[in-house]
Amino acid sequence: MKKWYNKLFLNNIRKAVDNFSLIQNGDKILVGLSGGKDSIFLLYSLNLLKNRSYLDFDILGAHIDLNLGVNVTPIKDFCNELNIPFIVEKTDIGQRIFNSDKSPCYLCSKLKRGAISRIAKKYNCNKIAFGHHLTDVVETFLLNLIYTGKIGTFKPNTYNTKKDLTLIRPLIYVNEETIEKVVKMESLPLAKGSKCPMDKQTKREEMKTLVKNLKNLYPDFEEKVISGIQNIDLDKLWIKR
Ligand SMILES: Nc1ncnc2c1ncn2[C@@H]1O[C@H](COP(=O)(O)OP(=O)(O)OP(=O)(O)O)[C@@H](O)[C@H]1O
Repeated sequence: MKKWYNKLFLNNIRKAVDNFSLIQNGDKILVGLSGGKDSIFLLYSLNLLKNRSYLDFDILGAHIDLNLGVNVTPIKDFCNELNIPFIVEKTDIGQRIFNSDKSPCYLCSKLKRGAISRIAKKYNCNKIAFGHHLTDVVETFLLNLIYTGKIGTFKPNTYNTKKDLTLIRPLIYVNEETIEKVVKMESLPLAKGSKCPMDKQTKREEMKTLVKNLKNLYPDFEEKVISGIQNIDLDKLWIKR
C-alpha cells in the first residue's frame, strides 16, 4: 500500500466507519463480491483497514453466481493470496428474473440479497458489506427526487431484526473515480465473461450522466449532496399538520 492511500481513500473509509459505527471488534463480515470493481475495491480496502487499525475483525468473500456465464477465478485467486475465505453460490437468478412480471433489476437485487444473507448466517457472520460508494449515494438521491419526488438515499448501515444481520456500506465517502484509479494502480482482479443484460439500460445510467454533467459545473457536487444529507435543516422542510 502507498502511504498517500490514507489521504486518497482510507481516511474516508475510517470516517464512515467512525461516524456510523460500522465495524466493531469481533465482527465477522461477509463482503458481497459481484466480480466488478467496486466490491473488489471494498475487499481490498477492508483488508488494509484490518491490518492498519486497532479494529480486530474477520473478512469473508461471497459471490452469488447468477448463471450468466461469469468467471470469478481471478477473484478466488486474489482471496487465496490474502487468506480470505471465498464462497461461491450457484443460482438460476439470471433466468428467473426474466420470467417474471416484476422489474428484473428489482427482483435480481432482492434475490441476491436473500442468497447473501443465507450464506452470512451459514458462516456465522454478523455483518454483510456492499460496495455502494459516494457516486451511488448521489445517484440514488437524484433518482428518488426526480422519479419519486422524495428526499433521501440508502443508509450507511441497516439492521435486519428478523435475520439479526447488519448491512454496512463502508465506501459511502469514496467516489467512483477514486475506486477506478486504485483498481487500475493495484491491478485488482475483475471477473471475466458476459455483462448483465440490463447494463447501461437503466434509469441509474441516466443519473450517472446527470451527475457527470453536474460535476463539470460544480466539481464538489457529490460532497455537497453528502453535506446536505447529513446537515438537515428541519426548519426549512415543510411538516404538514
Ligand atoms: N452477484 C453478486 N454476488 C455477491 N455480491 C454482489 C453481487 N452483485 C452485487 N453484489 C454486492 O452488491 C453491491 C451493489 O451491487 P450493484 O449491482 O449495484 O454493483 P455495482 O455498483 O456495479 O458494484 P460492482 O462494481 O462491485 O459490481 C456490490 O458492490 C456488491 O457488494
